[in-house]
Amino acid sequence: MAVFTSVSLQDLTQWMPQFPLGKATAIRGIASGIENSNFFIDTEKGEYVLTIFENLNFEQLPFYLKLMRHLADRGVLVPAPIANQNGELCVALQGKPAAIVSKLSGTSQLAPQAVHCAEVGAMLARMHLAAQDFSIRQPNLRGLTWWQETAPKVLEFLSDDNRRLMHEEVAFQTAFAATDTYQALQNGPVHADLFRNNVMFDGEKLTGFFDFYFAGCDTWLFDVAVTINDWCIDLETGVLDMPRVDAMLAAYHEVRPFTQAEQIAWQPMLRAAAFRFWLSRVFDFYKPRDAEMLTPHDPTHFERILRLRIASAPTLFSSN
Ligand SMILES: Nc1ncnc2c1ncn2[C@@H]1O[C@H](COP(=O)(O)OP(=O)(O)O)[C@@H](O)[C@H]1O
Ligand SMILES: N[C@@H](CCOP(=O)(O)O)C(=O)O
Repeated sequence: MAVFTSVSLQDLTQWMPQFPLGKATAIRGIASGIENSNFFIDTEKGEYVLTIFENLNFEQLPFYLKLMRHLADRGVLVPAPIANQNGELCVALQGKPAAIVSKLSGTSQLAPQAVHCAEVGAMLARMHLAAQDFSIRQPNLRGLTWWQETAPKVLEFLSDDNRRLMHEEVAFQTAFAATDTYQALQNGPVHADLFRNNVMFDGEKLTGFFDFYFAGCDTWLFDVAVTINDWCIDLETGVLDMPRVDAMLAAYHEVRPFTQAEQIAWQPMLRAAAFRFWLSRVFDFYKPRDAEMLTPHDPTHFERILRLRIASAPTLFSSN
């Protein structure tokens, strides 16, 4: 169940006239989300997705919604938020912030092959380039500062071994962030949570990235590492599947060539991307927030991936 706030067709009918979508004719709750209340709505102009935000507020939402609008306007495949007659992308419904976005066709590809990874890699590079001139800056709220603040809050729940791992990784990432190599990495708005369940496919054709509510400004390479660590692994073991890794990286590189600094930073970024989700999963597991994380994700999955990436990482690209 993931409809925390209910909306009837009558509620919707009264709310819709401010949008250029004609009459609403049907509304169906979407069961699979964990953070917001999502609905498919039928309108005279077609099918859309209505989201009622359960945690984000009116001050926080413009970054995400305007970023999606900015990307959609530049041909990146993402849901396009629909403005009301006052040009607002976010309007109160049932006393909470709400938005209507275009509906992506297809379904999530949960068993991706190299062909899917190549599609994701190319679109990710297009997204990074298209977001370069987005004017609102918001840091990745699940970045280094959050790690430094959050790790001490969960240490008490960990085994001695994992406590040491968490301490050492925060120290390693803090030191790495101060290096010239890190400072040379290209930075801008990133998705930061581009897992398999946040991308739609029609067969082998990518139809869009969605769920931008962890987006923020960070290094592009961190975004690539987050994506590789989910799309290009054996889910049981966390081991990288090299044909999928190569397909994603080559497709990305063709659109936006990787730099020498990114080559050097690749292993630290794969570690950072694993650590970010290990920490958030540990935090959500032991300190669940209200109305969220109904089924907490397994933290050991990313602990395993972090240990693997510390032990070894492939090169990012060969220079020939
Ligand atoms: N723009 C969209 N187009 C098509 N389906 C969508 C769209 N946005 C969300 N969905 C569907 O709703 C589900 C839940 O959305 P998600 O953003 O993951 O919710 P939450 O933020 O609550 O976790 C997705 O798995 C997807 O099936
Ligand atoms: N991808 C994260 C959790 C974020 O949840 P989402 O369903 O909104 O993407 C994880 O796997 O820990």
